Amino acid sequence: MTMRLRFTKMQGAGNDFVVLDATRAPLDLSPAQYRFLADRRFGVGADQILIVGPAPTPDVDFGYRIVNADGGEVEHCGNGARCFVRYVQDAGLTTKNVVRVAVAGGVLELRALDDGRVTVDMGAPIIEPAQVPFDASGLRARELNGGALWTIDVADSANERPVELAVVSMGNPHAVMNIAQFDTQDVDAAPVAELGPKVEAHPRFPRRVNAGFMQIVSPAEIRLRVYERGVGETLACGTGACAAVVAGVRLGWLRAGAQIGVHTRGGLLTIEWGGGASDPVLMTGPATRVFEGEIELPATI
Ligand SMILES: N[C@@H](CCC[C@H](N)C(=O)O)C(=O)O
Repeated sequence: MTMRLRFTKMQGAGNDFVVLDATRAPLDLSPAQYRFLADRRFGVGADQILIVGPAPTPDVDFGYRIVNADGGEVEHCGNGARCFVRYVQDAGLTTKNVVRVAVAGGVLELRALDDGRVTVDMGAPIIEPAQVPFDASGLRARELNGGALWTIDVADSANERPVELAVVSMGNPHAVMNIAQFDTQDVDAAPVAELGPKVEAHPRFPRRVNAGFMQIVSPAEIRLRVYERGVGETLACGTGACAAVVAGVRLGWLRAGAQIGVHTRGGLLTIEWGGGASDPVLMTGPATRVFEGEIELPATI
């Protein structure tokens, strides 16, 4: 037995999404059905599935849920947030240019710009390790310009190797590594495939983690690759870009208040953070509809 499902395929800086409309009728698919949709051979193909729904409370315009390609529901998605606002505009679900939306990780305010890009107010970052969550018990941080770097042991083929990282939550958990520690100045040469899955599943991160590899180019420019929790390496990660800028500013590598250019393999994101504990992180980037379609989805998997 199959069910027919309409969808819209979107991408933001190459991070791609299947967007589903649940504003008129509830849609509750199983993790296996989400995995099927995300599958690049048997389904549509996507890093995440976005499920757009009605406003859960009067102070927002919509709610939307985010499911990773592995079928697990998560709190936040920066590139997805930008695609969400383009989707509700293109589908005629709103005429507003500033939209408030509830996600599992909080409330976001999104502004659609005239040039086609979208700015998202991602709210203030969380840097308290236990709230990321990161288990820092028995570890001592290396303090740098007021920021903290933690060293964890990551299992290599035969040995354990120390990896130094900053921990940040943008509503979802991130570990940010400066690639200079891997004896390279080029993010293309960073050990993302080898270390990404090990950091993602490291026992010190009880909810697993998105693992970011950052190359500092200048105080206002970085290059970034992210091995995403529940997906693998993606062409861009919006919350990962925000977390990298927060970590870079706190550690004195990047300039507070500047428009930081974050070059990902899928395009450019611009991130701004004032550096204060309650300052919101602002992210600006592209959001594009790729195509619309209908898929026969197995009804019971
Ligand atoms: N691609 C996203 C992040 C999606 C969720 C992430 N994989 C997680 O598990 O937290 C982004 O653009 O932020």
